[in-house]
Amino acid sequence: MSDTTAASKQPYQQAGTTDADKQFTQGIEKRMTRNNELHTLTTGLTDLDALLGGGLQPGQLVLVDGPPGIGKTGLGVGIALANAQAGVATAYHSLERSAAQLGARFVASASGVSLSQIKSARLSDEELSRYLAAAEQLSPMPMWFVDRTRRTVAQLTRDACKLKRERGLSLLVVDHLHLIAEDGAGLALSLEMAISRLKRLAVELDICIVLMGHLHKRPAQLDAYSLPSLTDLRYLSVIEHYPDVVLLLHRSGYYDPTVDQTAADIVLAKHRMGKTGVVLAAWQSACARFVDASPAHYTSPDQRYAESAY
Ligand SMILES: Nc1ncnc2c1ncn2[C@@H]1O[C@H](COP(=O)(O)OP(=O)(O)OP(=O)(O)O)[C@@H](O)[C@H]1O
Repeated sequence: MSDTTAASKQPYQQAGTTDADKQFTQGIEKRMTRNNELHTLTTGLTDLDALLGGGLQPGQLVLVDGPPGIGKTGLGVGIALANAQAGVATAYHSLERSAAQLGARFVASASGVSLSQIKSARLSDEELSRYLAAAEQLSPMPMWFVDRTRRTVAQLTRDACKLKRERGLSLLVVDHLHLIAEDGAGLALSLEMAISRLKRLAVELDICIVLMGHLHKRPAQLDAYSLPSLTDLRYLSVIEHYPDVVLLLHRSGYYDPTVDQTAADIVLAKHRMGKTGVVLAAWQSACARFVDASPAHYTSPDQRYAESAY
């Protein structure tokens, strides 16, 4: 039966025929590459991309959570950089840093030159040439820094729509959630509204939005060897519904100065389209970036997972 007038009056529809189904199928088709593989956006980390089934996808809202100074910006900069290097139109919206401060983070991340040396302008000849090469590489990339004075989701939305229309935006990093202001709402409601609106924006523009936050209520008894879990975020009901991917950052060295400061765990705590789990990464504090873990990280005692559900 193909009487659409009658069908539209029905409270139910044949599966596969709703507008949402068609949009979903068209979305998948648009994302297939010539080799019939799903087009994905890299996180810049090999193991994390593998656990994500290839990487992040357009239409997804990705929440990156962790305490102050754990490396959320480091991961966000790494994701933005890896995609812009691959020609993906990327915008980085930092609500706390100026374009110059952000530029220094990008150059440090791209070059591996230490942030404090960049700040003090005390670089060896070799570091200077790495720094200049990275800075030169950055300028032609399809990457835009968004003005930090734009603080509401409505402003973010207008900027993202303009970048989508004019530059074909595919990836937006928003750093960070707590600095988004929603007039007339308390903190929890403001966070919930921002998360739900950003998810809608990701779907409507068919872009991936990576959102940094510090929502975790870490129980006091947890220590350097206990991995964070989604349970500690569940006080915000939107976490169940809106983010497609939740990444929780953990570094034992953040809590305990006597342990390996380079070992990092990235917990893929929620993944609507697939598996969850934990990947190891290496944290390079001098340039504040995550890179793929080295073999030594895999062979170190695995006590980090002792109390974990993953
Ligand atoms: N400009 C800088 N100079 C030197 N070290 C820095 C600089 N920026 C960051 N770091 C180092 O990198 C670490 C991680 O910083 P990052 O900004 O990535 O963390 P974050 O989780 O985003 O923090 P926040 O929630 O406070 O924004 C910091 O603890 C600090 O040690």
